[in-house]
Formats: sequence, C-alpha cells, structure tokens
Amino acid sequence: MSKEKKTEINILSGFLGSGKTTLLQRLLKNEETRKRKVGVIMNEIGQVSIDSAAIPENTPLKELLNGCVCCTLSDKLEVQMYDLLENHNLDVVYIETTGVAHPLEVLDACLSPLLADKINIGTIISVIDASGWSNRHSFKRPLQKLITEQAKHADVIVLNKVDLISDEKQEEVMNELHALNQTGKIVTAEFTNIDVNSMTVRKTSKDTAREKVHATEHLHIKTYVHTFENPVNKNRFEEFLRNMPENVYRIKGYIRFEGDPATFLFQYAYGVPYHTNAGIKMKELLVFIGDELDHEVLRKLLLQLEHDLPPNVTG
Ligand SMILES: Nc1nc2c(ncn2[C@@H]2O[C@H](COP(=O)(O)OP(=O)(O)OP(=O)(O)O)[C@@H](O)[C@H]2O)c(=O)[nH]1
Repeated sequence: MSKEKKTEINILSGFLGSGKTTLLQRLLKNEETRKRKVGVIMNEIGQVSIDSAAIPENTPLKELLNGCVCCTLSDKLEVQMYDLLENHNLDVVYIETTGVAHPLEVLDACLSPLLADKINIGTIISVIDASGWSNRHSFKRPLQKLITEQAKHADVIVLNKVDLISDEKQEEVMNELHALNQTGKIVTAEFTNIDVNSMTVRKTSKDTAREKVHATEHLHIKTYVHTFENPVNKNRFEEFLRNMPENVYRIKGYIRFEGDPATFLFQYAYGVPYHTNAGIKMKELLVFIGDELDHEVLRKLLLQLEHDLPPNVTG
C-alpha cells in the first residue's frame, strides 16, 4: 500500500434486521460502478454468518463472529482491518456492525493507532426499521436507548421499511428523528432504495457526548444456532413462527421444506418472516438472536418440526 493512500471507512449500524445487509449490497453495486476497490468487514454476534453469502465473491471480506467489534472483538477488528488495508490496496471499506453495536464505539475501535494514519472515516450510516422504531416504547429500556443512540450518532439515517407504516406515522417518526439528530441527513426507504451517492457526507468530527449502551451488556442478548438434519414440515414451521415469543428479535438462515428440493434463505425481523429460494444448496441452519433465549425450548421445538411431531416442549 502506498504511503499517501488513505482508505475510506464507512460504518453501517442499525438494530437487528433493520436492513443493513440489503443496503450494503446496494453500496457495493455502486462502488463497482465507481470502479473503487472495496473491502467488507462483517460482524455477527452469533457463531455463524448468514449475510456473508450476500457479498460478491471477488470482494475481500473479513468476518468477525461471536462477539461485537465495539467491545470484545475490538482487537480483532484492528488486526483484520490492518490485513485488509495492507494486502488489498483498497479505496473503501464498509463495516457492517452487529445490530447491537453502538456506532461510536465502532468508530473508536477503527481509530486505533495502528490504523489511524491509513484511513479516513467516511460516513456512519444507521438503518432504522420504521415499524420497529414506531413500536420502540414497548421494548426494554436498554434496547430503546440503544436504538436511540444509533439514530443520534449517524451522519445518515436511512429510515427503512416505510412500507410497513402509514404516511402519518412516517411523518411522526421523521419529526422524532429530526429532533434527535439535527445535523444528520435523514432519508426514507423501502428495501433501502436510496440514492447511495448522496450518502458520502461525513461532517468534521462531532464529539457528541455519548452514553455507553451496549445491548449484550444490558439486554442479555443471546444467540442460538440450530442445524437441521432433515427438511422441516412447512405447516408446523409456520405455526412455530406464529407462536414466536417477543424476546426473539431476529432469525436468519437456510431451511428446506418437506417435498421441496429447494433451499430457502429465511429471514425474520420484528415478527415479520420472509423466505426466498436461495438458488444454491447451503447448510441448513437457523440463527436465533434474542433476549434471554431458552436454547433447550427452541431446540426441542425445532426438532419437532423436523420430525413432524406434535409440539410439546415440556418433555
Ligand atoms: N418489508 C420490508 N422488508 C425489508 C425492507 N428492507 C429489508 N427488508 C427485509 O428485512 C429482512 C432483514 O434485512 P437485512 O438487510 O438482512 O437486515 P440486517 O440489518 O442486515 O439484519 P442483521 O444483520 O441480522 O442485523 C430481510 O428479509 C429483508 O428482505 C423494507 O424496506 N421493507
């Protein structure tokens, strides 16, 4: 890497399932058009990454699993970023944070002495799930605080999933966000369909007072990974989803249904499930992210789906 060259670092923040990966895919397409050489760092609090399949194969990618770059993995972020910068001569790096990361803590982790003279901080982008934001008062206090902090410290707020709220609600949410973050740019989106060129707007450093909130400390966020040995019964799976407790915030992974050879990418955020044909065969597993997850109950329920037994979690 030449001495003068500085790599632009952009941070993608936003709560679990808000649309970060969807936005990242758009940003990467745009970078390809701009012919900039791009690298990606993906951080997941679980042990496996589902989202990395969304990244084009020729894009240098570092995955940081099983922790959060803004605390337990900050050293690893430094090492991986150093490796990316040294070995790939990149123009730009996107860091997709876990949904429970505080954006400014991630910024801190990037600005290590080892890296500081090799990078320029670009934009902190926070993706906000419009329906989740509207319902945030029903969340636990630390979670409300975290989502608020993610909005407060963004250079750009993408208010995503506006298809799930009314126009009146959208106006109300926009007013709340403007009041919270007066210097940031706020754009509304469906499936993050924004003009990505308008996002490179990094201000000069705004040293706003921040409160340390991190959901893994205060919310008891846990993850559970279930690997399937067989296809699952679709009707029972749908019933399982209808009965999903509120403490499950996010599910993602790959699944197969009985009588269907296709592998599906499955997504679930804020109670809204979605599946689409993955087009390739993937290891069939689901990652659950939630507050105080009961692994044993989930495991038994999922095993029953596979073997088509009546749900009975007491045994
Ligand atoms: N209805 C609706 N769904 C959306 C929208 N944007 C994204 N989704 C869906 O929401 C789900 C989560 O999107 P992702 O982009 O994976 O969210 P994420 O923030 O990367 O998720 P994590 O990495 O788990 O935190 C996917 O099923 C998306 O297709 C939107 O504007 N409207």
